Amino acid sequence: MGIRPEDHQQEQHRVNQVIQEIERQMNLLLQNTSQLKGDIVSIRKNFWEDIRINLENESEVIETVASMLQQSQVLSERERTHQQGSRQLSSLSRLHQSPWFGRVNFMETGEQHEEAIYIGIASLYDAEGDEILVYDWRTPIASLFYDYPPGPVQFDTPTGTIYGDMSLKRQYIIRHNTIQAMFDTGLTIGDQILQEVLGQQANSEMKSIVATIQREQNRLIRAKDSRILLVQGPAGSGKTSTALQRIAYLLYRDRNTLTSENILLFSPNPLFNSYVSTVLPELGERNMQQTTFQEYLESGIESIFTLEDAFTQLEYLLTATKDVAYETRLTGISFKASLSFMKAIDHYVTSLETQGMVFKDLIFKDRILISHEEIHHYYQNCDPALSIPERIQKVTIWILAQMKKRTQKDRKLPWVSEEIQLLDDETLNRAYQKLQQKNAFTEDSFDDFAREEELLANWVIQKHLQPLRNDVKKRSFIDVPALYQQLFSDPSFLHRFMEDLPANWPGICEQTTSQLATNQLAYEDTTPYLYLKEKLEGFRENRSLRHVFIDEAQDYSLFQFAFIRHLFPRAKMTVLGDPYQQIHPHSGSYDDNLLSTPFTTLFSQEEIKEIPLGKSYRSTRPIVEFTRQIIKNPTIQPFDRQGERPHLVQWRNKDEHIQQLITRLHEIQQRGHRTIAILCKTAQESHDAYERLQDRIQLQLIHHESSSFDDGILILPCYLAKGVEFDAVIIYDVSASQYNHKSERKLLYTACTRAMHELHLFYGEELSPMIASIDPASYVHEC
Ligand SMILES: Nc1ncnc2c1ncn2[C@@H]1O[C@H](COP(=O)(O)OP(=O)(O)OP(=O)(O)O)[C@@H](O)[C@H]1O
Repeated sequence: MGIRPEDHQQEQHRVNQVIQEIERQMNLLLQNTSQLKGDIVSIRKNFWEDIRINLENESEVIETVASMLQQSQVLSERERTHQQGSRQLSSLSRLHQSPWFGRVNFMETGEQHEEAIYIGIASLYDAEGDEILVYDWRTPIASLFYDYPPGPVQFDTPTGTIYGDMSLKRQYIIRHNTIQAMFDTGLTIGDQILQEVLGQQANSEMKSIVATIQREQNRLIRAKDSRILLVQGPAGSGKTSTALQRIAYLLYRDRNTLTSENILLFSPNPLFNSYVSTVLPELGERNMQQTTFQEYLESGIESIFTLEDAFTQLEYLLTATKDVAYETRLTGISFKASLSFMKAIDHYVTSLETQGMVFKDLIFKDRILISHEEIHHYYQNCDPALSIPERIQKVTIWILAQMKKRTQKDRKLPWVSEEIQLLDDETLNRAYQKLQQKNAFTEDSFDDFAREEELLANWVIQKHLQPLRNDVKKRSFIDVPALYQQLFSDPSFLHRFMEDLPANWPGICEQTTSQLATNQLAYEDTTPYLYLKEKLEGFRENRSLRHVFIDEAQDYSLFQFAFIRHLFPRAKMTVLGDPYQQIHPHSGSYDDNLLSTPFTTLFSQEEIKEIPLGKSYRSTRPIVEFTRQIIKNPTIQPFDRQGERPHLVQWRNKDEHIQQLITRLHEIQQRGHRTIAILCKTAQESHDAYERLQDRIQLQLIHHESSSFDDGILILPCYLAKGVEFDAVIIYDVSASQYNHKSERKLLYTACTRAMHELHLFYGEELSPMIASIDPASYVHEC
C-alpha cells in the first residue's frame, strides 16, 4: 500500500519543525562557541599577566603555582566545552542535511500509547530536553528498525529485554529539507532505497551504510564482545562497511570508556586506508587507528635490512614461475608461514637459555667498549630461573652501567678536549650554571676551572654516548640477525627443534642464507624474524588497544595470526575475510574455504563467535551470477539489482586490443561512470598496459605505494584493488596465458568482483579455462 498524501504532508511538516529546531540549536551553539573561542584566545594571551609571580619565599612559590594551576584549569575547562560545542555543532549540521532516515511505531507491552521513533545519524532532543526528536541509530530501540518487520518485536537494553509491538516501519530519503522519497517496508530494509543506494556511482571514498543496514549485518554490528568475532562473507557482502559501522557502534556503546585510540584496523594496503577513512567522520566519530601489517613489521625491524613487502613477493610469484629457484621459494613461503615453524622457533629460543646466544660487541669511538664475550659471560651467569627477556633486562642495566664506568677515562683523551674547544657560548654558559646549581664552585678558581673542564668533558662524552645508549635500550647488543641466520646456516640445525622439514630444506636454507648475507629480508622471513626478535627482547605488547579489526583476513598466515595474538593479549578481535579471495600464497590453511579453520587451532571454541554474511550487495545480479562461477560457488546470493551481463571481448592482435580498450573506455564514460579500473594480473602487466595507453587516454597508474586515487580511469594490478570497488571494471587480459594455474582462480575472482555496474573482460587467442567453463548465457561474447 502506498503512502497517503496526508501522511506525506504530516511527515514533511515534522521535517520542517525539526529543521527549525536544529537551526535554533545551531545558532545558540554558534553564539556560545564563538564567545568561548574569544575567552580562550584572551586567556591564552593574558595567561602570564593574570598570574602574580612571586618566588620570594616558599609560601609565595606555593601561591604562584596554585594560581598557575587555577588559570590553566580555567583554560582547559573552556577548551573542553568549546570542543564539545564544536562536536555538537557538527552533529547538528549532519542532522540538518538529513534529519532521519527511518521510523518505527512501537508500543511496549502493557502500555496504551504507541510512540513514533525517528532514527537518524545522531540523537536530537527538543528545546526543553524532554522529548527525543531523533534517536541515534545506535540506541537499543533503533535496532527494531534493522531487525524486524511490523509485528511482535523485542530489543535488548543494558537493563533487560523490552517486548512490544511494532505497527509501522518507514524509510525516508530527505535532502535539502525535503522528503524526496518515503516507503513503508517489510522485513528487510526496503529494496527501493537499497536499489537506489547501490545504483549510485562509486567514488574514491567508501560510504556509510547506516540507513540501509541489513538484519544479518546488524547482528554483527551489535554483537556482544567476544575474543574472536569471525565474519566470513562473499565479495561485496559488506564486511568492511559493517565492520566500520560496528566501530561507530562500539564508540557509542562504550563512550565513557572507549575512544578511537583504543581501536586498530589492519587494512590490506595503503589505498584501502584512504578509501575507508571517511566513513567514521561521516558518522560523527573520529577515525580508529589504521595500519597495514607491513607497516607494523617495518616499525619493528632494524634499519640495516631491506624489507621485501607482500606485494613484491606476490609479484615475484606471479611473474617468475620459470625461475629455477621458484619451487624452492614457494615451499619456503608455506613452511615459514606455518605454526610448526613458529613452534620450532619457540624451542630454539628455549635452547638459547643455556647455549648459543649471540651478542654483538659494543663499539664506541672505534674501540670495543664491551665485548660480546663479556656480555655473554654476564648473561650466562644470570639467575637461570629468569626468562630470557628478564635476563636481557638485567644485561641491559649492567651494560649501561659499564658504559658509564668505562668511558670515564675518555675525559683525558684528545678528542674530548678538541670537542670542548668547539663548544659554543650557550653550552658553556649552561655548564657554568649547572655547576653553580650544584654549588660546585669553591673559593679556589683553579679548582673551579678544573671542575668546569671535568663537567664539560663528561657532557661531551655523554652526548656522544647517547646514540649507543639508545641502541642498548633497544637491545641492539643481541645479534638477532645472526641468531635468525643460525636457523638456516646448516640444514641439520633446525632438525634439533622439529622433525618434519620440507623436502627441499637444504635449498631453502641456501636461499635464505644468501639473502640474509646481503641484509635482504624476504617477506616470508619478516614475521618469523620479528617473532624471534620479540621473543628474545620481550613483546611490544599493546595493552591499550581493546578492539583489533583485521580486514581481508584470508591473506594472513597462521604464523601471522599467532603473532598478532601475542601482540594484543587483551584486545577483542573482529576478523573479516573471504577465503575465496585469498591471493597470498601462504600455507593452504583454507583448503576447505572456511575462515574459521586456522582459528580453531589458535583459539578455543568458546572464544570464537562466527557471524556469516550471505548476500552480495556490490555488484549487479548478472555480475554476481558470472563471478560466482569462477570460483564454482553457486551459494553466493546476489542482491537483486539488474544490469548488463559481463562482456567478453576477443582481440586478434595487440593493436586491436588497445583500440578496443579505448573504445570501451569512452563508451563507459559516456554512460556516466566515474571510476573505471583496468585490472591487470601483475604490476608488470599494469606498467606495460599503461605505457601503451597513456598517450591515447587520460589514466592513472596505481602502484603499491599509492595511498589514494581520484575518480577517472585507473590502471592497477588486481591485488592492489582488494577491498576497493569501481563503477566499471575491465580485466585487461583473461587469456589462458594469464589465468591458467589453479592458484590464479581466486585472483581473477577478486578482480572481477570489484565491479559494481559493469564488467568487461578482454582476451586474445585462447580464453582462460576459468572463464571458458562459465555458462555462456551468463555473458555477452563479442568476437
Ligand atoms: N546494507 C547495505 N546498504 C547499502 N550498501 C551496502 C550494504 N551492505 C553493503 N553495501 C555496499 O556494498 C559494497 C560492498 O561492501 P564492502 O566493501 O563492505 O563489502 P566486503 O564484503 O568488504 O567486500 P570485499 O570482500 O569484496 O572487499 C559497498 O558499496 C557497500 O556500500
